[in-house]
Amino acid sequence: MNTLTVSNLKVWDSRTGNVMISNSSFEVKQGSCLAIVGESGSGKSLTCRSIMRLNKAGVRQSGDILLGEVNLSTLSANEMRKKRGKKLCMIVQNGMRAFDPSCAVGVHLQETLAWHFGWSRDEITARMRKAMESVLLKEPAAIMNSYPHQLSGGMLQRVMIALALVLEPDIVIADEPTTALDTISQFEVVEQFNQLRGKISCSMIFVSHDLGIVKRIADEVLVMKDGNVVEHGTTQDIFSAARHAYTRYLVSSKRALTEHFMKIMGGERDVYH
Ligand SMILES: Nc1ncnc2c1ncn2[C@@H]1O[C@H](COP(=O)(O)OP(=O)(O)OP(=O)(O)O)[C@@H](O)[C@H]1O
Repeated sequence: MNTLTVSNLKVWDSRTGNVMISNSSFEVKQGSCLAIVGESGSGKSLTCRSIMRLNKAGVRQSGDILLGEVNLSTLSANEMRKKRGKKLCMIVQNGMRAFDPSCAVGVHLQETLAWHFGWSRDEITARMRKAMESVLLKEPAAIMNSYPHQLSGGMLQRVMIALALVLEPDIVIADEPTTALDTISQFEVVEQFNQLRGKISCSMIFVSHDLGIVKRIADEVLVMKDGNVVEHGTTQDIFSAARHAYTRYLVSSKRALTEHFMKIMGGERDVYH
């Protein structure tokens, strides 16, 4: 069964007529993680924002986006707002952008959870504390009292993962969530994403340009180029028997970089390989 089914997604700029995604169709199976890969500008982020219906002004979309049996494309703005967070949750590259810089992180968490569930302040604090501890964030109370700029990128991503643990959405859409982090934080945050899936049995879309991370986290891979899906297969097939020349190019580039790294570092291996 599919958690998400995207059919004939088209995204264009209504001011210029420029089509950024021409006709994309794919599905995400229940409990499965689909990685979206492709070069810069291939349409990965637009795909994520279109599923969330959070495209910027002037950007239009058409096509069907089924979450279970609900067609998100036909919901009113208000109905869609209720789905965001509770049913589908997005985690972005820069944690600083996800939070309001003018208030403490806890205020944002309180507002979000009170709006979706109507829980009391104490209940939200208790649930968030438990979730934060489970993603190995020490001193949850101090974190909730901190402003976003006082926390590291890795900590902010963990706070988002902790929030997702409490929200228990059907699908988590993570758009390059580890790109702005150092290698050690990347490793730890990817681990937390893997555990999130296990704990709440959600499906996941994970956008990354790092094929090492994709190999560790994804069950299936969607390859995009110039706004088109050029290949979709299991992670194993994509890495060992890609059919499309562009996918083979991506995989061989990664292999060449790894070999180069090993040559210059005298046999040291990157943590992901
Ligand atoms: N708000 C917008 N208005 C007009 N064009 C846009 C807008 N957002 C994105 N685009 C264009 O759509 C194309 C796809 O952009 P998108 O951000 O989805 O790429 P991406 O694959 O996520 O790239 P990256 O890896 O660099 O984040 C690009 O050509 C981009 O310039």
